[in-house]
Amino acid sequence: LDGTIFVEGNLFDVDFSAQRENILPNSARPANSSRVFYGIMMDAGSTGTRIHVYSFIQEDPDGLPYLHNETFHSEEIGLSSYVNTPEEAGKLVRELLKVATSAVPRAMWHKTPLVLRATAGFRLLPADKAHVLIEEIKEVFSQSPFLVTSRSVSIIDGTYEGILAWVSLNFLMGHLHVDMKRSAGVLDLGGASTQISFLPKCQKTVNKAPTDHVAKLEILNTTYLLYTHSYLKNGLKVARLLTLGALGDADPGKKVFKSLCLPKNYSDNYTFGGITYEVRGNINGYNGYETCYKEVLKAIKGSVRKPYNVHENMFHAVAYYYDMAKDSGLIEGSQDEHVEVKRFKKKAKEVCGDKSKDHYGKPFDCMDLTYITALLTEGFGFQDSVGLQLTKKVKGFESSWALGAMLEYLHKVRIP
Ligand SMILES: O=c1ccn([C@@H]2O[C@H](COP(=O)(O)OP(=O)(O)O)[C@@H](O)[C@H]2O)c(=O)[nH]1
Ligand SMILES: [Ca+2]
Repeated sequence: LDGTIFVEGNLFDVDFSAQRENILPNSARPANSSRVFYGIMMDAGSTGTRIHVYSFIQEDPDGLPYLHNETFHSEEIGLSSYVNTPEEAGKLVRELLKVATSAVPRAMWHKTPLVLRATAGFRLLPADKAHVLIEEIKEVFSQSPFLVTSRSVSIIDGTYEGILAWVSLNFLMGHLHVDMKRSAGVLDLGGASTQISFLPKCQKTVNKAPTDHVAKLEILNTTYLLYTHSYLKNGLKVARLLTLGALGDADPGKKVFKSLCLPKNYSDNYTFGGITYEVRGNINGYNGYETCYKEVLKAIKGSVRKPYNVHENMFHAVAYYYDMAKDSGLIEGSQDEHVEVKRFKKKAKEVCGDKSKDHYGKPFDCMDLTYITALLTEGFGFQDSVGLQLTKKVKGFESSWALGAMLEYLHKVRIP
């Protein structure tokens, strides 16, 4: 590990007594524990804060480790929403750390790296406010019994996020260990940003891409060129604000934002990133899929770019692609499912056209499904007949970028 400054001892008031009896879950203790190590990655997303406690087995010191176990816990509030109450953010981080103290054996605490990476929710905050939150998290980390370094807490840029999601998925599928040619692309739809990442098979895809859409990635001394890009503000929750024309409004408290994507009689507050907006359905005009589609294009046209040949790759669609497909009944969600792009469109039409329901339970479903359809087709250029693999977990492990970030922190992958 890199230059290690670590804080020893239990300097803070987490109640360890409850966990003392069973610190190490049985499944996390392989026969030869000398080759086992742990790593803790927190994901400070725009709509949630999660902790992944990994245990790895290192067989070949020069190769990639194997993921042995993951303890995962998620809270549905983004740390960035505590923009004006940083001590609340600290409290949540401290709470989540209890998951780590019970998942990692006490004897390993001092050599287990503790890392937090923040994504688009933080990127959208004013720099000074983000700084205060980051300092608060660093303070909580410094009081933890884990291995904390100067690299432990940071906001990652979208390119990193996209690369790391690709690394995670392909690591879990075994492609990084064996055959990179079989790698799969990743579409990640978060609350505030969205990423597309794949290993181009044809040179023209690289040549035709703007230079900041191609990133170098080094795994075990081999360098790969990935097509990757993150679109800030194109995450599902921020795209709602773009569709409503509300994003960036200096004084949203005084206005009402309307959309033809919302049920006509709908009226409520919508909060994102610590700001509340008053939103309504549009009484005047036809609300349905076609009019909604035109509205959501405001968030896509001129900002999302089509890769030269997006069809050369098989893609896994994660995060809100999966959640929306599951919540709207497009997939069962019992296991990963292959879904053609046109089924998102069909579902969007069905939901937007359903006047029988008032949609009070899920007023944004029409907007969200229409946005996903438009993002995939108008945005990235997927044809209707293309199938996407909707993925939540691979082999029982979360398919989040967090695993890739852990491997990067451990110097197993490098982003030069
Ligand atoms: O380990 C994770 C982390 C996030 N998500 C999904 O990611 C979306 C939320 O995105 P996030 O809050 O991370 O926003 P971002 O900061 O990425 O824009 C939701 O669909 C979550 O279910 C997930 O499936 N697994
Ligand atoms: Ca995310």
